[in-house]
Amino acid sequence: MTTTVAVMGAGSWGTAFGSICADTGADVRLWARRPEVADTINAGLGNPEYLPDIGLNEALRATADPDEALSGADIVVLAVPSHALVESLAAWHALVPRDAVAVSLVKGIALDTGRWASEVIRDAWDLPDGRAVVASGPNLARECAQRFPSGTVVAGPDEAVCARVQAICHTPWFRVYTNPDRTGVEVGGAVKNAIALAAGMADGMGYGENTKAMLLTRGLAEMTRLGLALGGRAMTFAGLAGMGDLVATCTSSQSRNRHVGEQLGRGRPLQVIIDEMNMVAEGVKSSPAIAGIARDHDVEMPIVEHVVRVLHDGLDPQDMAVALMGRSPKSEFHGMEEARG
Ligand SMILES: NC(=O)C1=CN([C@@H]2O[C@H](COP(=O)(O)OP(=O)(O)OC[C@H]3O[C@@H](n4cnc5c(N)ncnc54)[C@H](O)[C@@H]3O)[C@@H](O)[C@H]2O)C=CC1
Ligand SMILES: O=C(CO)COP(=O)(O)O
Repeated sequence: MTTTVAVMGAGSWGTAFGSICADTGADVRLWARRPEVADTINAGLGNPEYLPDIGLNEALRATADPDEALSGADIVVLAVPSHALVESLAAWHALVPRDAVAVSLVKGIALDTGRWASEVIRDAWDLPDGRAVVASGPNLARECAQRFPSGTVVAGPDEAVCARVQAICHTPWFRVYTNPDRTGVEVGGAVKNAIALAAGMADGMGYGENTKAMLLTRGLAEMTRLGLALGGRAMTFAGLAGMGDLVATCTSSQSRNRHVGEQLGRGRPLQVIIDEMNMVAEGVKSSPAIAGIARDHDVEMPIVEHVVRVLHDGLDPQDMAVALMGRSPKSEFHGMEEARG
């Protein structure tokens, strides 16, 4: 039987993910906030604002009517930015079919709640825990839409539900792995954005590959410490949603977070950089929330803390580099064993 999938959000990743699901033969309805975006997709012209010059699966149907998108959906995919999650969930609650599975593509924390997207979705829609799933990995939207070989992780506590979600997005060019560690996968997706901001700053200041590699690896240590403290599994952070996404995001010219960091590293003001973009850089708003959760759990995250100070307290990225390099010498596994405990 054909699975009906509602993808709520027609930005770059929602559109690309919807097209991937259509590639598996699922019946996909993509909800776009603006009717003209839906009309353009339905006319076979793709989504030029977010994915210029990319042909989408022609079976993908778009609509600006949330009721039309959600009606009869077996699986509902959330692809709005984290700052719009809470209000969107409330607006759509009454339209969501009772047995639907929810899949979060959100790589951030639902703002004003300080909570991970999957928990917010589960509670807002009164779902059993197992029916709130996340999908996360090194998935730069444009490359996925181009059908370049890529992989992701579908994570949730109910293996059968994860397998159902895997079945609607696993294709010959998009490999989907399941993982029971939803917390770890969600921590990975959010923390890598903060680290990508730092990696971008290093690029903007003209530093080299050693600096990038150190930031990425010590960023992985911060991600792992936080993830372990919250009950995640160490192996998740060595996987696609951890190290994999760090590599893609910290090194790609397509990453919005790395881009914002690079511009900051060149000395440009944050608001000017954001005003030039038509897409979200999730790390800008979620880094302070991540730092707050880390403090609440006594987890040290010096890179994330300094990123927050550059973003929101006017710290100069050059001074961030000096401060991070000037920290006292440590063991490489500092804080890991405590976090596990
Ligand atoms: N673009 C990428 O390569 C990837 C993005 N993600 C994550 O997916 C999520 C969505 O990101 P993108 O699709 O990239 O975002 P985007 O910036 O490309 O598009 C956001 C979409 O949400 C809509 N939107 C914005 N504000 C809204 C509001 N207040 N209410 C309802 N809709 C609103 C926009 O109209 C647009 O359709 C983010 O959490 C991001 O971190 C995850 C993997 C890859
Ligand atoms: O999540 C992503 C790649 O996996 C996209 O990263 P950006 O949001 O920084 O563009």
